[in-house]
Amino acid sequence: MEIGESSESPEGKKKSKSKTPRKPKDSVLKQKSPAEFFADNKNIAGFDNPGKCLYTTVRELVENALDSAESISKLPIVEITIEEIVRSKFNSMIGLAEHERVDEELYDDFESAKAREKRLAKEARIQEIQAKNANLGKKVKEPVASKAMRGRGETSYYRVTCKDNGKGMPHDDIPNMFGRVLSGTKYGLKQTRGKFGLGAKMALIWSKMSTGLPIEITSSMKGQNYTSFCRLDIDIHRNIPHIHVHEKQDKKERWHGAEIQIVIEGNWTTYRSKILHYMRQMAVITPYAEFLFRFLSDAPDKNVTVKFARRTDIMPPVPLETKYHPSAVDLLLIKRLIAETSKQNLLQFLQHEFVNISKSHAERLIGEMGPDFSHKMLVKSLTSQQIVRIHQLFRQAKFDDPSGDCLSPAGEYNLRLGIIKELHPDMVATYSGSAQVFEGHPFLVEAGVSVGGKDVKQGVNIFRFANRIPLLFEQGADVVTRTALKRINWNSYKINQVQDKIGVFVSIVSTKIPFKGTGKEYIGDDISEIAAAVKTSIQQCCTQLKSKILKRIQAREQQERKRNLSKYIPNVTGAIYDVLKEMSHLHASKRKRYANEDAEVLNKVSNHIITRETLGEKLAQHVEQVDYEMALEYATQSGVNEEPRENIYIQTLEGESKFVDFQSPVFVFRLFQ
Ligand SMILES: Nc1ncnc2c1ncn2[C@@H]1O[C@H](COP(=O)(O)OP(=O)(O)OP(=O)(O)O)[C@@H](O)[C@H]1O
Repeated sequence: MEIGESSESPEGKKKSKSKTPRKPKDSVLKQKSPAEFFADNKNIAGFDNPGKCLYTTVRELVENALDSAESISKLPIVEITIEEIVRSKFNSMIGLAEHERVDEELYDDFESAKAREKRLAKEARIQEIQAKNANLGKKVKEPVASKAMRGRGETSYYRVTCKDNGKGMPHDDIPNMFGRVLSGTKYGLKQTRGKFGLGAKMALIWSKMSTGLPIEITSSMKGQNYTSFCRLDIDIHRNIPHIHVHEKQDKKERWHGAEIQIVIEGNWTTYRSKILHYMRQMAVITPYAEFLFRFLSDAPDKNVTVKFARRTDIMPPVPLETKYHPSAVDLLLIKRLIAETSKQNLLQFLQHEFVNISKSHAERLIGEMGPDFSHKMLVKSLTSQQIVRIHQLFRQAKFDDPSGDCLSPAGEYNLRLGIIKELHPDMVATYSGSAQVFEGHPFLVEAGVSVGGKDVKQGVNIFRFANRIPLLFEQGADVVTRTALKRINWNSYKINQVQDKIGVFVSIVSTKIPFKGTGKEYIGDDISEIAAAVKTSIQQCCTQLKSKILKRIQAREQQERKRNLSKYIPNVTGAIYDVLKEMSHLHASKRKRYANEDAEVLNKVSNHIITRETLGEKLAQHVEQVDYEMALEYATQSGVNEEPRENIYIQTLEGESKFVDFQSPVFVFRLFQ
């Protein structure tokens, strides 16, 4: 009997008393490999359910492809294909004979005849209500799929292929890159999309969990006269690659890059829009890349082909590898840097392994460390206590902030291009902040805010990017969402947070993006430096927008005034003319005499020189003139003239005239010889 079980029963209790107590099964010490850990907790890496797994797999492969092409300054071309494999096709692919269902009631999607009848009646009722609502112009809700509709065949199998024109991979490194969790080439201090050395392996773990099929990698590097091919899966317990094939093949085309292929379970129906949304936003923030996205299935009407063409040839500068900032290191890291350094003495070590420590600064720091330290002492001979002293000094001393030179922001131009493409707004403003620092890591925030546009929902629509990755999940907890919704006083910028269609785009780049979790879904709101920079960037955009909005409001008010005045012209003309006509009769019949100018006007009325029409025209002219003068006054006050500009050509100063005049509605500028 199991000890764990025995303790449940009184009998067991008795027995356990008479024997040496054994540990309950739960507390037996075990170890887990990183691969096992992530297989057990795949949700923390963004692999929550089959649909999300499909989304995250696409994402991981696309981001690796972009990192790879950009690392060699190549304009990226990325082809992603998702091929649906229905269950029967999948079974024949793996050599599993098709089984007809024998006992229907065993299945989750089983529906008795009675239940079916009830469901159909309910669906018919819903359809009827919806048709009525549609006729009344009311909003029609999407029907919720019933269990029977959802059931069979919803999750399916997908072959995901991603091909790029990047750097490719060294032949011998491929197995570890794809078959050993927590191995990668992006751990250094550099702005990259990838960071954890996990994404591709998670896709493989999911494929192992859901289809049992290996991953296939084809790669070729520049200058290699062969193509590497590797088919492998992962030994989860030992966290090592399990290689099926690893060979060099003849190179058939002049291509460098990688092509990754994996077969996983997924759910296209529920994640279709997320995947397409992701691709679209990736195209927005990466306008210098070309993406070809295809979804292929046996049902041609489900197929999708979208090409996101390259819109600019200018790539942001390649991010540079940088060194640690002294304020960003901990004891462990200092020890690692000491173990890895090629520098001999402490002075060289401080000067060369960190940013913002010059030689003279290093000398002063060593002086401050105490009598046990000297410039020439061997860095590898430092004791643990001495390392603690260095660490303490790094914590207390003042260092210049790291510069943002190693970062590669998307750029205001790209952001603006993206916003215009995505939202077609009425107005847009962008802002790019200067580099700032958190925990010794430089970061930079760029923002764009737009108002209006087609197909934009009312309220605040948020678009988030981190190291040029679009973030689509966990929006509520993100620093950008919280800042935009809670810390911006939209009213003070003449923007209505509820009724206006507002677009907020924020892109953050850093050598370390403080994602919450390895799924890279959101940046928390707890880093005050980042939160403050996000707020400032959005506010800067809003300030730009405010002046545009005010101008529009004034222009609209002016037009309104003009329209109001013009509206009354016929009535006013009629009334004045009737009075004048009455007066002219009195004047003509000499019942009442008018003199001078009055008599002149009344004579003109009698002689039809002043008529209802001429009066109307004069009034209209006057309104026009007042409007023009007010516009001029406004333009002079605001100092901005948005009238279409005209080219002015300067005449040669020959002959009689010794000057030339530039005429404008508000000034004349005379240029003398
Ligand atoms: N398409 C590719 N081209 C070149 N190298 C690649 C490609 N895909 C993956 N790699 C290499 O494999 C390594 C592991 O990739 P993986 O997706 O597991 O992690 P990562 O990209 O480093 O980090 P993250 O888990 O944050 O995405 C990468 O660091 C990279 O060196």
